Amino acid sequence: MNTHKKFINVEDEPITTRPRKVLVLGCDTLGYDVDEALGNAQWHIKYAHNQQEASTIIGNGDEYFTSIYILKNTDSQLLDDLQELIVMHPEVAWLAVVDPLSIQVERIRRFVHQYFFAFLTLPLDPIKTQHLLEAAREMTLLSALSPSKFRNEYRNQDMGMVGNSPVMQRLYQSIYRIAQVDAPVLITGESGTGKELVARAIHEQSPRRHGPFNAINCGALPPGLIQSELFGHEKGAFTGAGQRKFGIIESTSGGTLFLDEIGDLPLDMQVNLLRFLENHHVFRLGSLKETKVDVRVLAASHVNLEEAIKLDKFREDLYHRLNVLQLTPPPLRERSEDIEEIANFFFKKYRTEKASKVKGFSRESLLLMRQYAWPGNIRELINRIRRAMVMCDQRLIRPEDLGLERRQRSSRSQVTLEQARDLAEESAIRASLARNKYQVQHSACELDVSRATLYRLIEKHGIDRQLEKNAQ
Ligand SMILES: Nc1ncnc2c1ncn2[C@@H]1O[C@H](COP(=O)(O)OP(=O)(O)OP(=O)(O)O)[C@@H](O)[C@H]1O
Repeated sequence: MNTHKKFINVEDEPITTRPRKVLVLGCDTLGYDVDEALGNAQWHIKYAHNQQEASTIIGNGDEYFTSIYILKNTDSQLLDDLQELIVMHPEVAWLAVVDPLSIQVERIRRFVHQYFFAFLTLPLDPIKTQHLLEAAREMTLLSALSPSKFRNEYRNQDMGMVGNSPVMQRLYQSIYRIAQVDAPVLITGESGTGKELVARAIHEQSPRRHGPFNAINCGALPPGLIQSELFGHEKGAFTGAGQRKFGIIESTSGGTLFLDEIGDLPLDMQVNLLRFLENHHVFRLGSLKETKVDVRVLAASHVNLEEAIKLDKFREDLYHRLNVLQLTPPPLRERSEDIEEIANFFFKKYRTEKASKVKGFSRESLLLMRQYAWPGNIRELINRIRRAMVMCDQRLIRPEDLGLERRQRSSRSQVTLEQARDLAEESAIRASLARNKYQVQHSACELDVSRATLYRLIEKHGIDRQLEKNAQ
């Protein structure tokens, strides 16, 4: 989702001349009331038939910053869906249109109070409707004046993640918004991209942060024990069940449960999990009564669950239930601008493990790290750095310490001009040093730079004169 699109460029046009657009969502049959109420006013009305359609229209950046929701049905699933839509689009001001009876219902009253800018009752009073719409529009225009404040809310430190590239900024923003609602989330993406970290960040940013966060790898559970691990058992439920045991779902009460590798959950357990997601009750094995548990479920999979559905390995109904909201941390190769920051972060983290004379990465290492495809993503990066810190016997970590051969440079068809200059510079210095028996003064003369500059460049490229001289 590109949030930048949604901010109005206020320098282009004065606020008052912005088009008046309103998005109407909810009960179709009452749409005509809105039409009538806004009949002669200069509002461009668009209708969305469901939450998804509304989200697409808003996401398109078409400036539907003012929306009306016609609240007729008290179905709780509908309110949950609407809550998500509202939370995911804080740039939109929502007006509720309610019939006088519904507004007497406690749940509806609380909901309207919490999530709407204002409410109107049916039948609509045209003057009041236009007045409130205008006020809502002005509020959204005011918040559009300070987009940077809005964007700065999402910081990597808050998320416990490293990386500030635009894709990560968008991920942080989605995490923050998703954290505010209680629906299940499906976290997909390649292995080692940080799916578990994303789950933790959702928990930490959510109102559940003071409750427990429990993670379980569905693929690592012995099949015979899964039922009891997830749902618990009563004393004597099976041979060896010496006493009552709470399952992980119950132990996570008030918090967030992260089900990693959900695709590995056996089909019979998928049925039980679906039941839990629908009614929030658990049945301990051997128990006759259900227990209500308040847990938010986040699930992750690195296998394609849609493919697993086709192969009858994953239930489609469970997939749709889990996939209310989806997040996909990007693979490392799609955010190579973050690599230096991540590498330095982990270098500092592991340097404290033992005193080391290694001071950092050579320029060439950093260059090759940016060019490498990282099939194992951040996990692979961490492992290579840890290995390099053990193997390195120089001040700076070289490509060979990381196991990144120089030939990878040629496997990439694209090299930036800056990278090409860097490589040419390094190669000229190495050649000159070799010609001059590693005498810096002579090489500096030959290359027409000062000795101080050459020392700086030697350091920058991680050239170890002593080692290279001995190798000659
Ligand atoms: N943005 C990030 N910043 C810092 N560390 C990260 C980031 N993303 C991932 N990591 C680290 O990378 C390692 C792998 O992350 P994680 O286990 O969350 O990946 P995953 O996608 O769940 O992998 P898998 O699919 O194999 O379970 C962890 O050590 C994690 O701390």
